[in-house]
Amino acid sequence: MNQVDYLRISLIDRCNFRCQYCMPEGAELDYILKQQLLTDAELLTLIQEVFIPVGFTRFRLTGGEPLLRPGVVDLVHAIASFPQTQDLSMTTNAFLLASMAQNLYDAGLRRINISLDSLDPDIFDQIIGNRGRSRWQNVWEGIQQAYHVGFNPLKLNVVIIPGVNDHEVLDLAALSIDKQWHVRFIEFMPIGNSQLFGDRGWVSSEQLRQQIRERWGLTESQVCGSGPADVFQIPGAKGTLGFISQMSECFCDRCNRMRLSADGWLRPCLLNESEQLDLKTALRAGVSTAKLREQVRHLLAMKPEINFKGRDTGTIGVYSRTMSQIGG
Ligand SMILES: Nc1nc2c(ncn2[C@@H]2O[C@H](COP(=O)(O)OP(=O)(O)OP(=O)(O)O)[C@@H](O)[C@H]2O)c(=O)[nH]1
Ligand SMILES: C[S@@+](CC[C@H](N)C(=O)[O-])C[C@H]1O[C@@H](n2cnc3c(N)ncnc32)[C@H](O)[C@@H]1O
Ligand code: SF4
Ligand code: SF4
Repeated sequence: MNQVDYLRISLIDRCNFRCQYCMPEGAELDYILKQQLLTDAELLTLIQEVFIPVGFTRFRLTGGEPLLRPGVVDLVHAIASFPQTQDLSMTTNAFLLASMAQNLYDAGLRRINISLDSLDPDIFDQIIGNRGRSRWQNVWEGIQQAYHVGFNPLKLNVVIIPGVNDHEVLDLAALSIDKQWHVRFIEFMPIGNSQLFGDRGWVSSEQLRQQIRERWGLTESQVCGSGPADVFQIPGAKGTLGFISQMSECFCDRCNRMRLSADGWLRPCLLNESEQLDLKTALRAGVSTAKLREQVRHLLAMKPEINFKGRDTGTIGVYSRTMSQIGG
């Protein structure tokens, strides 16, 4: 059985972007009320007294947009300071990163994954739901600053949407050649905007690899990480290319993670909504952390049964929460 030691923590469900595939403009989302968010103290208590004792050592801060969380630098510092923390990372859209990168690094964050779906500012703005002013330049500066500060590995996440950014696959892959940037292609999943998914469909990692192979060749490779990416490299490139193939391949048998939502629900599987645990309500009701540890241990024991099993049908379900709400 896989060791489950990787917790993806959603710090906030809100976002300053409206990516078409995640939380499209106009989508009715029930945001978590401020009083329902786990406070910093509650989150740190859960990490220290529940998650670390049951074996979690790798933590990723995500959202929504984690840089919108007030006090995020202090939270990073606190989590990085736990002696048991072996890996602390963040997934961000980088819009606010340029001015925060150094502080985050100084607080103990060492690696960061940044979403970048296009190198064309107009297409980028179309994907992220431009509200009047272009955002691409801020994101690009955030990436450059993160690189300059020393985040390593620095990964760039791309979701390819047919007819929108699929003509940029080679340009995006080429970012890995001259710099130690690790570009990852994520297969579009029907969570967040099933209409767009229905209209556009998705491109398989193997199709992308074939394009890249024909242009430069492709060899297997490796990069430090806790996630499900299959890693390759353009021969001679400084960085790597990762493929996260949740639609075309099954990586559930090597699943090593659970997710904690910003309002304190522990979710054992991204694609199966059963057996979630409301840790915040329990904590606020005075349930002891010893009892919560017991409950989480029980969930860990059950996780192989909970892990998603619907791949063979080629479909996944309909979900009540989007990636931004779950901690994608
Ligand atoms: N189906 C599924 N997709 C996942 C899972 N974990 C990550 N993904 C997909 O991979 C995307 C990128 O994940 P990241 O936030 O960059 O984290 P990661 O790939 O775990 O990061 P590393 O530790 O750097 O390997 C997510 O947004 C999801 O689309 C998972 O457990 N199940
Ligand atoms: C939900 S976002 C949260 C962190 C941050 N806001 C960001 O965009 O990096 C995390 C990742 O989820 C991915 N994602 C969101 N919706 C998706 C979908 N429907 N299919 C595949 N990936 C998705 C995004 O591309 C992003 O890399
Ligand atoms: S993918 Fe990230 S940046 Fe885009 S809307 Fe979702 S949470 Fe926001
Ligand atoms: S779908 Fe569920 S079981 Fe599969 S990798 Fe993601 S979280 Fe793990």
